[in-house]
Amino acid sequence: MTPVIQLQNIHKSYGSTLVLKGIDLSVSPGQIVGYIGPNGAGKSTTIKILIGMLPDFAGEARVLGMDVKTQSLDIKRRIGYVPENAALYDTLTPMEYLQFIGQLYELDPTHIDRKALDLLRLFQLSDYANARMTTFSKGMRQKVLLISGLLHNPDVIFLDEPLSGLDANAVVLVKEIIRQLAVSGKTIFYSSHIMEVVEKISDRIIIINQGQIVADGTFAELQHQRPESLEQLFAQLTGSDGQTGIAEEFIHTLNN
Ligand SMILES: Nc1ncnc2c1ncn2[C@@H]1O[C@H](COP(=O)(O)OP(=O)(O)OP(=O)(O)O)[C@@H](O)[C@H]1O
Repeated sequence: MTPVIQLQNIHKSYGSTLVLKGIDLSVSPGQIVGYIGPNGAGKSTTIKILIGMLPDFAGEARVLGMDVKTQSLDIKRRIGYVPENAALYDTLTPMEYLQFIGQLYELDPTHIDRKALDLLRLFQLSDYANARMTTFSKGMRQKVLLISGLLHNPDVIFLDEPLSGLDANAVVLVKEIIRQLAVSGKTIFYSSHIMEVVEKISDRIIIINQGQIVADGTFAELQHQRPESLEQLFAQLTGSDGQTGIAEEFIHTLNN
């Protein structure tokens, strides 16, 4: 089966700083891949390369069999992306924003309206469908962003911290949506810092540290290698053990 996502020996620098140091990975259709790592490890950079936002990298990147460097427009039609820090045009209403995004994907305006209203209702945002988003909470904005990334029914979905700001009910809903999207054959590649969620919904977990993959497998496989929680495994593999000591030092510094 042709991999949906394929990265070969990816190197990426910002100026003279090398951020990705030889990333290799291959993802099959219908997989939910949790891509995790400490702050600054290179998660968003990897995702941005995959969606064609950062063409200046070394190595080979393919999505749906297409070359990211030369076929990025064709790829963009078939992928969805929900960024970590998105610039929502918040003087628009959700309906106006979703109409705008839908039309970029050349969807029919009537179809967009119907779909947007239905999806907003499922996220309990019906009452706000025509309100300016300037006053929206972080979670409300995140819901609109999630809808905008999925509106054109993409085959591959990239999510950077998809649960950011969501309340407990919305987290459950989004987890379930991710699961059902994968069951219907979509591929999900997401990054998150919420280990419990990663543990529960990922078919495969990839841990990246300082621009290199340090673990790759199902949660059961990773646990088999080291029978700890994902949080402990993460701390060990990424060298962030000893947080208790750091917290003590932090409090000590505050008190002095
Ligand atoms: N546009 C940029 N210019 C210069 N350096 C950048 C740029 N974007 C990211 N970096 C640097 O590249 C490194 C990797 O950043 P990246 O955003 O990919 O990390 P991340 O794993 O997504 O982190 P986080 O968990 O904090 O979101 C960091 O050191 C960051 O400072």
